[in-house]
Amino acid sequence: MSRPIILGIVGDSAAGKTTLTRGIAQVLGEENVTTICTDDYHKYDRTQRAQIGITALHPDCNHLDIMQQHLSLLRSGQPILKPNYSHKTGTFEAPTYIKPSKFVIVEGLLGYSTRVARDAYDVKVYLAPPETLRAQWKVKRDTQKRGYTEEQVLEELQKREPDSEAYIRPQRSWSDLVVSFCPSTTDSNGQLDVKLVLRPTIPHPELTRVVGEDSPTQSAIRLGLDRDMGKPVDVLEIDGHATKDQVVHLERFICDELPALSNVCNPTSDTELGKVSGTTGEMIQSYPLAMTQLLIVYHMLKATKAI
Ligand SMILES: Nc1ncnc2c1ncn2[C@@H]1O[C@H](COP(=O)(O)OP(=O)(O)OP(=O)(O)O)[C@@H](O)[C@H]1O
Ligand SMILES: O=C(CO)[C@H](O)[C@H](O)COP(=O)(O)O
Repeated sequence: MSRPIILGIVGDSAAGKTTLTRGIAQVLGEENVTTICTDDYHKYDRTQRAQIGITALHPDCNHLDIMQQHLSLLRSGQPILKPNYSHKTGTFEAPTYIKPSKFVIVEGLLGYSTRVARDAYDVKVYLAPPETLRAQWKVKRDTQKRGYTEEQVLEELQKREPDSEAYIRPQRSWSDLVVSFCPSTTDSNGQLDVKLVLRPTIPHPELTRVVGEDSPTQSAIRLGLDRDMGKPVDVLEIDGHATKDQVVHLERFICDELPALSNVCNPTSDTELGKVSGTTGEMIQSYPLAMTQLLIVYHMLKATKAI
């Protein structure tokens, strides 16, 4: 039996990991995907964390040894007995027996923090929205879904900042793809832009053939060269106001490179690409999201050919 393909989605709290995970699972077909959230590997419940004075972002607040063991087991196709942390109650519940499907998406705060964990992934994504947007998303989500007041969330964000800097943000350097959704600077009807940093750690589609490295700065889809954390990278930017024609052109090119993608991005079929419900229930639909999902799914399907 061939092993599952493992996608990592790492980023700070409310960076959009669960939302992106849901969207990709929808595109690949829920029946083909096992999703794991590494919040389940917290060592202490909400009350204990407050008593000890430790944040959920600190490595010592998480069973990273068990997390990495489980990732290795999943990668070799074996089942795990996963702990369960409830965000509703802030306590632990009974563990769940999990057998990996064809694809496994592992999302969470500290997924790239150990070498053994990093070795388990086929594709590593890091989510990095601007901090102001993340704070807005966290306030909304934690007040609607996790029983916090706005003041508590803002205070918690301040308390967490040193751990975010020390333990979360450095993990960006291990990712193959950095995804930053951000508010548009142009009139885009409220749609977010996306900036995708493509590291040469995995082979990306030859986008220069379709976008061109010297794309004019005013075009809605741009490709350029840059440095990220000191290393050279390609950067693909898609504005929220990109038109369907512009996006379909890029989609077709990526799909032609990998025939396995034909079901995912056939522009005439009713594709799931670019649609997802956020963790607070709102419908999110955009071309920048569609292209982000398509690139990630491209890498996951490509990885199936390599095993
Ligand atoms: N691409 C997006 N476009 C618009 N809104 C988004 C997007 N991603 C996330 N959000 C908003 O941010 C909120 C938080 O996102 P989400 O729950 O996915 O974050 P998370 O990284 O999984 O958080 P945590 O690690 O704390 O569980 C969502 O409820 C949604 O409102
Ligand atoms: O940073 C987080 C990732 O989701 C959470 O705050 C952490 O998991 C603790 O959860 P809760 O605040 O629900 O007790």
